Amino acid sequence: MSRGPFLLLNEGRAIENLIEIKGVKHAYSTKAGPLPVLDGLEVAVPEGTFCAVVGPSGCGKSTLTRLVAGLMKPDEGEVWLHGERVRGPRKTVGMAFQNPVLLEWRTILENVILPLEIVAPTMSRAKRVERAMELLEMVGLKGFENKRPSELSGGMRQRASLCRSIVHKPEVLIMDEPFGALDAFTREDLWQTMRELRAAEPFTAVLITHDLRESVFLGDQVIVLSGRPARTQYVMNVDLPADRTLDVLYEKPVADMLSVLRQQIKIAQGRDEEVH
Ligand SMILES: Nc1ncnc2c1ncn2[C@@H]1O[C@H](COP(=O)(O)OP(=O)(O)OP(=O)(O)O)[C@@H](O)[C@H]1O
Repeated sequence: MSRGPFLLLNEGRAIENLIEIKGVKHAYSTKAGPLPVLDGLEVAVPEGTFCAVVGPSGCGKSTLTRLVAGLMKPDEGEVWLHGERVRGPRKTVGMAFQNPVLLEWRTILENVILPLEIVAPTMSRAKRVERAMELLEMVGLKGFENKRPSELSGGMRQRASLCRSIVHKPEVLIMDEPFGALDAFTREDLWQTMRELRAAEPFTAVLITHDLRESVFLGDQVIVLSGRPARTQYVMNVDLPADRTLDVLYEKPVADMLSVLRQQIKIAQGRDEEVH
């Protein structure tokens, strides 16, 4: 595995890892026999940082998210979250997917409140509404709280879904291609919103994506997985200002990073010799 210098933030102070995946191996049982999916996964995500994961199609990226969420156990290796071994599903993980799966029979506000009803049953109704409205305002959905999901555009639904996934202040937010179904302009708007949300209330995140620009714009580190069975092939530390805007995507440092990542994806797809 090629690995850049250890991720250092806060004026050079190393931050504790909130997520650690160590030596994880996993195979799914299929009718045709075991299908090895992960073979040597090493991931370390410092608290408060954003980790983007890219890799060839079908290499095991979604499997990684299920491991962190405690939805499955690996055959070998360890997954740690906040100093505790992950052994089952955890309430403190927020999840967002490509399809926002909002409930049509609830308003946008009631959809956003839903995790609080489960995780914080003793919280008053007024506090729940206050918290949900705070987030809806942050993502530009104030005034739409009483609409039904079908009355909103795809981008607006995904904004509401993001609010719902962080309303209960999860320890970690796991996102599997949340912007994948959106048009290019809406997607870029959402990237910006995601950075604004993080600036307003920092959280630790793991994002699975096929979009290298997205990985660099949103990530503090980008992990490239090899082809299946996946191992951690390359880790890039994204050394860009925290208050970056979309303009940064058109500047040379990002062009250089994208070129390295593209090369790594080719290697992962077996279309190139490994270079260091
Ligand atoms: N429950 C399961 N049982 C058997 N095989 C599975 C199961 N879940 C996933 N797989 C297989 O494991 C491999 C990795 O799946 P996974 O969804 O983790 O990959 P991915 O990198 O997220 O894929 P994509 O990039 O296409 O979204 C795939 O070949 C998939 O078909």
